[in-house]
Amino acid sequence: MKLNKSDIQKALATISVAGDGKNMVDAGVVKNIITFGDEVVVDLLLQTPALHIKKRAEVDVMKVIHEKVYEKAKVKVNIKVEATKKQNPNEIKGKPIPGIKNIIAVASGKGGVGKSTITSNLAVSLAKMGFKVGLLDADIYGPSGPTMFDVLNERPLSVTVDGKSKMKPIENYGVKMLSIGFFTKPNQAVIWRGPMAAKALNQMIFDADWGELDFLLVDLPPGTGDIHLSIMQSMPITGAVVVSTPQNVALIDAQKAVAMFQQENINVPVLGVVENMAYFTPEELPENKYYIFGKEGARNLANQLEVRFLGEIPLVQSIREAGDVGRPAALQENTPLADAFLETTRNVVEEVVKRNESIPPTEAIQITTMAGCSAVNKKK
Ligand SMILES: Nc1ncnc2c1ncn2[C@@H]1O[C@H](COP(=O)(O)OP(=O)(O)OP(=O)(O)O)[C@@H](O)[C@H]1O
Repeated sequence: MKLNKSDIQKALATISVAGDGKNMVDAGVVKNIITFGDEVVVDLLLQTPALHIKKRAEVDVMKVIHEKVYEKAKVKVNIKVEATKKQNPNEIKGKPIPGIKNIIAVASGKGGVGKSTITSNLAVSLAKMGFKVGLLDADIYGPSGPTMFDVLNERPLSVTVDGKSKMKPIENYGVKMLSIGFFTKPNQAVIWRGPMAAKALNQMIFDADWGELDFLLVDLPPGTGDIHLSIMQSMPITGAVVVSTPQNVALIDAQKAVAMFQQENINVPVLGVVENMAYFTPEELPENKYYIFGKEGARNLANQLEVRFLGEIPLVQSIREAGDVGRPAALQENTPLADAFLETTRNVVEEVVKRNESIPPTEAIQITTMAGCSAVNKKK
């Protein structure tokens, strides 16, 4: 079967574009159509980077070609985004940080759902993939980074860089870390106001010798308050990951966290949702799954909010033990748990790449491809 370009064009002209009442062809969305035998490649140019709009356009194109032209046509849809300034809400705030390509904030809404555990495992998984990684433990209420990386007794040294005195992050498992916990005593209750916390964190970012980083993960405090606003308004955050358990009380707060990032004056793109403690699996019966906190709650929330579901991490005793002894579980080799963290991390990287492709590059956003990352390529 040889496909005809004008038949394809006629079929695409039956797809209407939201907003101005025009069809896809007249609205100039269809930029090019190429046919070879039973294959067709359609290039689209959209005005919005929203993932669900791109997906819908792709599905619509495939559907009309299969329904109106040839049901076995092999259709490939290439989508480019040319966002106008007004339609592109993904603006970057704060000063770009020289050498730091992507800053990922990890938030949860509710406390105790495993945000720090997920952050530390994302960090070591990224390092295992070959990326240069930093972790800023900004959880001023309960900084657990030093415990999770077994560096509780270390203190950052002062080094001189270009004539300026800077803090040198502590490094373990290929991850450079600074934590508010290095500067407070374990038994000391520190009461922070938003601007104070933001100032301390700013120093840990701008007055630290991070060197070159592909990713700086920021473990935010739980909640959605004044402190979060201060932190986010002073940092050029590339995107946010929201962690939740499948339980209703956690989901309500996770939804608030997503809403906080998407709020007009914050506008931090949400990369997606991670479901932690998705089910309990006894180590001796790895096939058995018990949905202690409910089933697929965070997955459903991600679908409902039209953000990516980044992955599910089971409730496993060894994750807790690994956190307590300061050796994140993702450091294991070829275990189902390490694979679950790797898969989730790969999805985060994919979302960062997509996000960076759909908005104009800035100093703070430069990773545009996963090429060169063997662990990512291997799994693709
Ligand atoms: N998937 C898991 N399986 C088993 N234990 C887990 C899992 N995730 C987290 N934990 C344990 O649950 C406890 C809380 O986790 P964590 O400190 O990461 O939560 P958090 O959301 O960062 O808490 P906070 O509200 O203090 O910031 C820790 O003891 C941790 O080891």
